[in-house]
Amino acid sequence: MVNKLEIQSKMMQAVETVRRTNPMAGSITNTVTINLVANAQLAVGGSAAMVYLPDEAEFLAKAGGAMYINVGTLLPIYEETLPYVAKVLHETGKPWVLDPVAVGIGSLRTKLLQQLKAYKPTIIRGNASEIIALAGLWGLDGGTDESNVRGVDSTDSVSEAKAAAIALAKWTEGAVAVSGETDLVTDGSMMAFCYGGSHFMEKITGAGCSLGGVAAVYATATSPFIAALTATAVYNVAGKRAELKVDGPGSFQVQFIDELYKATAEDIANNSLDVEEVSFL
Ligand SMILES: Nc1ncnc2c1ncn2[C@@H]1O[C@H](COP(=O)(O)OP(=O)(O)OP(=O)(O)O)[C@@H](O)[C@H]1O
Ligand SMILES: Cc1ncsc1CCO
Ligand SMILES: [Mg+2]
Repeated sequence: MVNKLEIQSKMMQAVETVRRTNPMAGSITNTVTINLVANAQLAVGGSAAMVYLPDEAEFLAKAGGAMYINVGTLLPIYEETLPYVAKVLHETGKPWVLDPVAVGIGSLRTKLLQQLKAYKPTIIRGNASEIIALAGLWGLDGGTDESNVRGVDSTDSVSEAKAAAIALAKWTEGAVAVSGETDLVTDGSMMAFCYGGSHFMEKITGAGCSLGGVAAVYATATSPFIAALTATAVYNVAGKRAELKVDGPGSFQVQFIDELYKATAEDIANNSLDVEEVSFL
């Protein structure tokens, strides 16, 4: 049985714990949106640190409460860093978030994402095309080998990624968040649909990347499902509010950070949300 009130109460607790404790979630993330990721993490009450090197990543994995790994702009050193730190995270039971940006392009990206399967990311956050393609790469239900990934933007709808999201969540025993106009978050047994946001979020780069970074901040304080849901909800609240105050994507990004900062635990938990049980056919 889904208990929405209990879910909302856990979301509020997560928001408040993060604001009170300023937890650190280190990141290995792409060079395009690295600044937005850090600023979004700070705006919700977390602490950010970005690294590239294996020993520094290991340090952050151990020192922080969670970690964010985004494969957007791969560098040669990542061939060493990513599997190394993912193993540390897995073995120490630290939550970590994977954003499989542009999965399917290039041989290093494919090899690394294949290796990461064994280290079971606590939260997988991607757009619909990336979630479908990652399930395909990992040989799970709902995935496809004929990937529609053509770059970093989605060409599939969120509802088309439902089966892939459930299969990935069951594999990791964590949560999967699929972003789009309506967001979907699942832990394999519950499925949440989260509404709000703004069309401007498709016109700035890094709304998804920074959402992953914020999910890592919340993962320091709560379960993978609640962390993914809380991050998704604060993005929907802040996006909706920022859109009302601006008339273009540049000012939207600035206003969006302000609205992330201003959203209260109640605002976030009361954002439009439907939760249902995953039905087993
Ligand atoms: N059309 C839309 N309407 C409302 N919200 C949206 C829309 N498109 C995306 N969003 C919101 O933007 C955020 C990021 O989702 P998106 O699917 O754009 O990620 P992404 O494609 O991985 O982005 P990036 O790779 O640029 O970081 C989510 O919070 C999502 O709810
Ligand atoms: C535009 C872009 N290119 C590689 S990563 C990235 C950020 C959005 O995913
Ligand atoms: Mg993305």
